[in-house]
Amino acid sequence: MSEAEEEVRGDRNEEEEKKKEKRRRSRKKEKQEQRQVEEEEPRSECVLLRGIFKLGKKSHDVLLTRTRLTWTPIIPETPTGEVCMMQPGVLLLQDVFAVKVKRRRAAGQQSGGAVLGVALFYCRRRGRRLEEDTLHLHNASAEHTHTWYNTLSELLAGLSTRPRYLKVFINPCSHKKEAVHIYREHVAPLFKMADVRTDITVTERKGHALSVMKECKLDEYDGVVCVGGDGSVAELCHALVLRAQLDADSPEDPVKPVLPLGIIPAGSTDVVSCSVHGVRDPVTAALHIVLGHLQDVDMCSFSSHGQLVRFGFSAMFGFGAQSLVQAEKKRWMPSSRRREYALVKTLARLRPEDCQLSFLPAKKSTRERSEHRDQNQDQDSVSEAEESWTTNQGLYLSISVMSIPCLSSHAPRGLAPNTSLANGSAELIAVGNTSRSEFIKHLKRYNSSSGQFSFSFVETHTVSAVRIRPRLLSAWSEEEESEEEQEEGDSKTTPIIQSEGAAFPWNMDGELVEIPNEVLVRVHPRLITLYGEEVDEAESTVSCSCI
Ligand SMILES: Nc1ncnc2c1ncn2[C@@H]1O[C@H](COP(=O)(O)OP(=O)(O)OP(=O)(O)O)[C@@H](O)[C@H]1O
Repeated sequence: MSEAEEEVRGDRNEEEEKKKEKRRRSRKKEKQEQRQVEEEEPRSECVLLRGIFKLGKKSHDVLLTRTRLTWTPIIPETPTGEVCMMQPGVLLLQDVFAVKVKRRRAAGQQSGGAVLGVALFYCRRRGRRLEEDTLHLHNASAEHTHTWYNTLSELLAGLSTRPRYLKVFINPCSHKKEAVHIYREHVAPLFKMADVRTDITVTERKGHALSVMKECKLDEYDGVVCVGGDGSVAELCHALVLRAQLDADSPEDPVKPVLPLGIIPAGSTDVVSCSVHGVRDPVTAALHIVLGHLQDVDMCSFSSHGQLVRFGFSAMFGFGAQSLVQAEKKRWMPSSRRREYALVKTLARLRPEDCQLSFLPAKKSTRERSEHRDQNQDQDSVSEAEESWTTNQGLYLSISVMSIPCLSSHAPRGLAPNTSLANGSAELIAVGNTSRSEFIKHLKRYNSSSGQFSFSFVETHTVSAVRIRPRLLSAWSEEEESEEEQEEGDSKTTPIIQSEGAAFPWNMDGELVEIPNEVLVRVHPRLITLYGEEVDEAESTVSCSCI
């Protein structure tokens, strides 16, 4: 077997191991959650209310405990003595986001009306999607209905992670300029139903959300919501951490924000939303918010020579940044065409960057260590040993560092499938110099199932810090400038960091950032809390046909 083949096989094994580990962890989490529900059941099993309601046309015996509502059909005896089997039903209160009294009202009647019973609005899972549904419990007794309504309302109010008042930012310019419409159509009705109050800011410019977040009184809110694309999400995540730092008077170290962030996807790719919801769906996102599903998420700080550039989830250097430069020049194009144009153009001009790449391998987290302890003591003591920086110098086509899997409909398993939302580390993917055709093969595999890292020119590492020191800055910028002069002059590119001299482009969470010097990426475990949950794979709805 050749050295290259051995290397590929080694990479494959490592990748398989990481996948197995991820699946094992997710199974363990599911089991733990199941056990938790089962353990909680006996404590809360005592029946708070019992009554008769009609569900559909049939009478049911309905029981309410602290955690669930169960109903069993009441079957009248038949003259023949035949027993008719009917299924009982159960609804967990953790899935219910609103309860209302149902009344009969004439058209145009605003209040009053005869009581019909209670309606429970709950969330149903269809794959990764969350959908709204209603359970109608009919009983015409006003007293009976109000007793049930009051008890159910009290139980729902006791679910502590659910927000009551949210600060909402809407970027009206995101993607197809549909964010306001998406919010009004799909999100506001759910918030209203769940009695969640909102304070809305429709942003007027880049940086508007950041300046509001720096000034506003945050303690009255239970969470912040962003309606927009990845750029808006990145701005708000950055703003939340900066604000927490300011409040804690901690200029050096990042501080975990108290408020969670909810993301209503309204962009073209929405990788952060996809990574915590598994789908790009405003209803799923809104239901995660009203039900208070909280997920801690690792973040990175990106800095250059001790100067913070921003906090975020992903940074790409080389191909990922160069294609964003191309895409930003054609902002007027529909997003799928723009993405394909940028890919093709960047591939046509494919060139490696000469740089020094250093990384600090991630230590195993305490949790992982305790999981492994029984299995392999020796391996454990090795992983506890002090880790140190590894440095390589060479030509790279692309370098990416991602603290979340970056799922999207284009890459359902994610751009960084070997990391997870809260494992305390990031995935470094460094693609060395190779031919265009080999590089295209590597890219294509993101769209299919796997194997994108099974190439001798691709290396992946689980890291806690990365330093990228580009070389030959002047050569790159001169070449780029002459190319710029040939462009049609339709660029709307406005990098958020502008330097007087030449600089390298970076793609940081889908935003173009120019940095003249080295960049240091540091992972900050569980720095932010998002509304959502860990998902393995995103729904795939599109495929790229251009490569
Ligand atoms: N009113 C506004 N006008 C122009 N830019 C805005 C406005 N409000 C916010 N922004 C900025 O627009 C940038 C891009 O926003 P966003 O990511 O939501 O849209 P997008 O780029 O169209 O989406 P995607 O990144 O998914 O293609 C963000 O940096 C945000 O700060």
